[in-house]
Amino acid sequence: MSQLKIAIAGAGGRMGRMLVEAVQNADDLRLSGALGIAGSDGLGQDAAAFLGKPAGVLVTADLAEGLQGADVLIDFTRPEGTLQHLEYCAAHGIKLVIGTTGFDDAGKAAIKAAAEQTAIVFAPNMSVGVNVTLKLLELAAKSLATGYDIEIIEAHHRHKVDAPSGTALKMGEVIAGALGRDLKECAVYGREGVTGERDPSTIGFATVRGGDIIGDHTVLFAGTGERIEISHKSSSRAGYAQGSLRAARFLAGQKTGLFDMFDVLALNG
Ligand SMILES: NC(=O)C1=CN([C@@H]2O[C@H](COP(=O)(O)OP(=O)(O)OC[C@H]3O[C@@H](n4cnc5c(N)ncnc54)[C@H](OP(=O)(O)O)[C@@H]3O)[C@@H](O)[C@H]2O)C=CC1
Ligand SMILES: O=C(O)C1=N[C@H](C(=O)O)C[C@H](O)C1
Repeated sequence: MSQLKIAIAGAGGRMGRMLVEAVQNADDLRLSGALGIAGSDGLGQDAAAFLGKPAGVLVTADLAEGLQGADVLIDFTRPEGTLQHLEYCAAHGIKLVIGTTGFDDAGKAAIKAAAEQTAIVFAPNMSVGVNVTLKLLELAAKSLATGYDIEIIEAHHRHKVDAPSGTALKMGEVIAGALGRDLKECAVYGREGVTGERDPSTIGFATVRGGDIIGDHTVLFAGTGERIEISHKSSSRAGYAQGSLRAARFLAGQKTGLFDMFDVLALNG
């Protein structure tokens, strides 16, 4: 069996390490490279040293070295890092799974443009459960279109640098789309002081940061005399890693194009 060659960016990060472990445990995949940045812990060391079972791949900050021979780069870093990797991958026909969140509109446009040169899966949450939750939210929003106030509450660990989470924003986009609204026009990101009564056309966001919470998302549909809560809670990062591997395998059959986890999991339609 020929193995799909996977490079991992941010190899020493929380997700990077999960991904190194997941690739090492997958018979159909081979770790071909590992990227870090100058000053990263573990630069120059074996990417799988933390597992006590070396992979024979050293973490490097040199893109040409880290991406040598790779079929797919899996990138969970920061927007500025992902955009550098994207440019290199597009120029060299390396496919990309992008899990990084926190992109601005220009960053998202750069990803869309690069997908004309290579195949990309870009999704703020790779877990099966979250993507099924997105489908449930679409249905709930359509059924509760009037008389229900919509609030999205997310909680993550103390190290997370972007807010609201990419997943919360995606939930907002899905709900706004189902209601025929534009999230840019109806989102309210936090409240303070004398805010006035709630505008029923808005979608509110609330962010909690603390400890080692891996990722909790709840959407509240608050009506009169009842409320509905749709929640997803992650208790491990393994689901994000396994979803990323499914995305990499999906890309093996694509030449160019921008895809998301609905495409990978056949949840469209
Ligand atoms: N789509 C999904 O399913 C999920 C998405 N995420 C997203 O993935 C991203 C990473 O999360 P997490 O692993 O927790 O974060 P970490 O901070 O643990 O890891 C980030 C990694 O990227 C490296 N890095 C930082 N800046 C750059 C840069 N400019 N260029 C290249 N590499 C860089 C870091 O190096 P160093 O250690 O030296 O700082 C580190 O190795 C976040 O955007 C997060 O929201 C997270 C989980 C699931
Ligand atoms: O930073 C994280 O940890 C996570 N980030 C993603 C996001 O911003 O939605 C996905 C997941 O919630 C974990």
